[in-house]
Amino acid sequence: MPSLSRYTKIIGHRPELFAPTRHVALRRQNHRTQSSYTVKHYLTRPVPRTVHCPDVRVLLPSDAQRRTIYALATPPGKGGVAVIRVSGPDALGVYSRIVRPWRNTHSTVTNVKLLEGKCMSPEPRKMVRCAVIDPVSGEELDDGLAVFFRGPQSFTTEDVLELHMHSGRAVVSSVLNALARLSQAPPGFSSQARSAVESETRPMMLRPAERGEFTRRAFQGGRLDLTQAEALRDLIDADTEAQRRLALRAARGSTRERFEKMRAEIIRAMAMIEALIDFGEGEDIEEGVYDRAIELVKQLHDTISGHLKDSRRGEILRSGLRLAIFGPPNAGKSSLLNFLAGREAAIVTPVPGTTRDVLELTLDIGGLAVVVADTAGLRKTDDVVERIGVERARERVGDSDISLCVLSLPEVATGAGVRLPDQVKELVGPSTYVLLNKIDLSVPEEIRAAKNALSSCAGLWTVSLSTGEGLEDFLSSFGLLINERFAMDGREEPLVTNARHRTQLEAAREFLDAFLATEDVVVAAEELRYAANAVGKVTGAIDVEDVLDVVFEEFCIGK
Ligand SMILES: Nc1nc2c(ncn2[C@@H]2O[C@H](COP(=O)(O)OP(=O)(O)OP(=O)(O)O)[C@@H](O)[C@H]2O)c(=O)[nH]1
Ligand SMILES: [Mg+2]
Repeated sequence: MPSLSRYTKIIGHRPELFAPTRHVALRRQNHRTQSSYTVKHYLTRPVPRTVHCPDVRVLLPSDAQRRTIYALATPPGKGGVAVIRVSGPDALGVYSRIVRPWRNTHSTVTNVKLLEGKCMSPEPRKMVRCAVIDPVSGEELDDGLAVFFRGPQSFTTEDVLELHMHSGRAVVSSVLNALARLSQAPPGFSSQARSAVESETRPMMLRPAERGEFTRRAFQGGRLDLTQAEALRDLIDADTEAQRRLALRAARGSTRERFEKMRAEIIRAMAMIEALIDFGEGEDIEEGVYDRAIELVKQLHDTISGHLKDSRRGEILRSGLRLAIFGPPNAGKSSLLNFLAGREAAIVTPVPGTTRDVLELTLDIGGLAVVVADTAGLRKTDDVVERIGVERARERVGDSDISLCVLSLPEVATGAGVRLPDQVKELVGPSTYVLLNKIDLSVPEEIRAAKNALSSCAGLWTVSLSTGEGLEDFLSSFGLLINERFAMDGREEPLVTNARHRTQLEAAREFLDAFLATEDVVVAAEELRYAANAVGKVTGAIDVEDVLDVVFEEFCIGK
């Protein structure tokens, strides 16, 4: 049984650390007299559902936060449709100032003064055909569609207006200029004026949106947690099926639920320890509470360790599997990269030592994003530049998730087996895949003997990058192998999909380690509080201001 002796000492020295513990002390005062109050009350208390970013919701927003924002939400350039998004308290005002009903007959009308005064009052979520006009001159800028979302039933949880226009540079810039003009006071406007007409023309609190600001507002409004915001960004960036599936599930909240469950469990263990501090075992509390908390924390520790050990599967699925192609010079490494890329991405010549630097391409192999690196041929050399290339090649093999060794069969075949150059041999291990190339220059006996000699490798293929022999088989079975190892078909989806999640989970595990190591019940409660905070930072449930900029700066403007 850990001692309670240091409790008063510690709290006396560092009261700021123990705000919740002081809260426990208050509870103690309140409940001391109720003998029936046991740890069950703590454990059966509903664990509060996570409120996202409570600080932001409690604080009054500053002017900069409150302003209505606008941006082009689709890629700039010529196209069918461009969507301009407006979000904030003035979105409805913008609607009434620049959206007018569209009339079939006004195709020849360039100045829609005709429509003046006939501003529309929008039915939320109903898309309407409209004309967009310049708020000062009344000139029609384009015709298209408009849809208004009344907050909080919108993506950002604020009032949102979407204008679907023709996507041309002039159209988009004229509408964006019109929006900019809404924030300027018209000539002769008096800030004292109170008449209906003047309030119609009052300047609005309108400004262009920053990167990811719409999503940031959705987060601040509680519509999304941070894992969902990150997943939306990943969905936009997804190039492969595996990336799309992973991002879509996270965007729907599956990652959030799993982290929240983990945090709720830590809080449950913390409640047991706090109850112990409050009452002391053997007084008002049933026996074995501390042991139960330890058991719970051990389980959590195992769960977190399991997620952290997951061979970086989530990060690999999200940002691509790192594959290094290595081998002796002239083996056909760059020819392989070009085959995988389907184009002449790397220089190929018969001169050994052609590739000097690491050349990287992201490719879709078997539905997985694979960052393929072609490297310099490994050999001893006096050439300074080539030596640096060889060093980089070695480092790249060490940094990669998987490596593929390309060998020229005629070069390595000995008749009875293979002989690998020392520089290559030291990088070939049981997890290395091997591609025996140039079989067009070898006899079948040589091929058979080489295959036998290398049969213990993770995967072995014999091909000719010149004639194409064996390449189809290599591509399909290599795709299958990496899918089996890294994709999520039929397996639990990986929880840790980026470095931010990993850092916080590692921190949480360290606090759980510290909990399991301490003899002091007060320190134990604190360690659990820190662990819960670390997990809470992943979803943004607590104290996230410091991470918001990092998360949202990777977004594009308009998202
Ligand atoms: N006959 C034959 N020649 C091949 C084959 N694959 C590649 N080559 C030739 O081998 C030479 C070297 O190919 P590369 O792809 O540049 O080899 P590498 O491993 O990148 O060489 P370094 O960059 O020097 O390390 C080129 O002339 C290729 O055309 C093959 O399957 N059969
Ligand atoms: Mg090369």
